Amino acid sequence: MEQRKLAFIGAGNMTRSLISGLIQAGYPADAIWAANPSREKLDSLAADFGIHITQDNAEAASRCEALVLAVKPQMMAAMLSPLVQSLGGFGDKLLISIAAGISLSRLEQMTGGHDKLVRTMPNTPSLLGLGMTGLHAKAHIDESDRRYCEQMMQCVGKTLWVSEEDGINQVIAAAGSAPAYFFLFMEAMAEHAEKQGFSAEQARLLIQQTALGAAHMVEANPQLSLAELRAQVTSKGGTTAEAIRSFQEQDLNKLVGQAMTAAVARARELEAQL
Ligand SMILES: NC(=O)C1=CN([C@@H]2O[C@H](COP(=O)(O)OP(=O)(O)OC[C@H]3O[C@@H](n4cnc5c(N)ncnc54)[C@H](O)[C@@H]3O)[C@@H](O)[C@H]2O)C=CC1
Ligand SMILES: O=C(O)[C@@H]1CCC=N1
Repeated sequence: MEQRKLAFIGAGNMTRSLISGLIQAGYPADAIWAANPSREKLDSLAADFGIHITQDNAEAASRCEALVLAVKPQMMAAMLSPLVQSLGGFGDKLLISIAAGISLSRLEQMTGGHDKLVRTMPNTPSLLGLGMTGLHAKAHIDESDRRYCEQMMQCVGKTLWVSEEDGINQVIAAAGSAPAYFFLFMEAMAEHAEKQGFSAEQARLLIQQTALGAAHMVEANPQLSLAELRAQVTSKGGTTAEAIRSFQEQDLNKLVGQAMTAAVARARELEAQL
């Protein structure tokens, strides 16, 4: 892929995930910068990946052609305002936001009218090259900028463009926030398995290997629906049927739907507030 000089502004969890995936995919460390106010996270990024680091956002930004805006949504305005001032505008730089809850029009305001912007929504499995990223850009963003963002995110997993900006909020519910849903489910299973006498280590092994196997089964069998895969495990009159009946009695689908709706509502609420 094209290897533009790429700066991450904000060096937290998501930046680490993305940089790790990029380096594993062969993106040159020398082309990557990370900026953060505190030193500790930067030092560990430099030690682990050999990238350039700085505590000065303007230094990283001025050296790079593409910037990933990777601070918490609530910090975005406070981060961008001094950066716009010190650079005197972003010129021809491509700005890639990974933030939940900040619309392109708000970003345009926060960047003093810069409109070379792409909104993305990755997730933390990017750390392992197993990420899922949604992307959205307005019509004026040209093909080479779209391709660059897509290829960058494909270095760390799979991608999906959404045509409407609100689609990013739906991606948050289905992918950005979703690793946490699976972790929560695994936590609940582990807790119960431990209560039944397994050690924490044994419970984790049972659950992690099963989750991994289930995800691989889905990937390896595109011809089968999720319901068909479930049916293959569910013998008539057997044990799985009883577990599934118990979940369905509690209306698991409704619970999941409510949780995903709550994630979208929060994203929209942030978009209205920030
Ligand atoms: N954690 C996740 O699973 C995902 C997070 N995101 C988005 O990624 C963004 C970052 O999230 P995380 O990495 O989880 O947060 P984080 O809190 O781990 O990292 C944010 C970093 O920004 C730094 N920072 C704060 N103010 C700054 C400033 N003025 N200039 C430069 N750096 C500054 C903080 O010191 C911190 O290291 C958020 O906008 C979030 O919505 C998107 C997808 C998934
Ligand atoms: O919880 C959040 O707001 C961020 C966005 C998606 C995952 N983490």
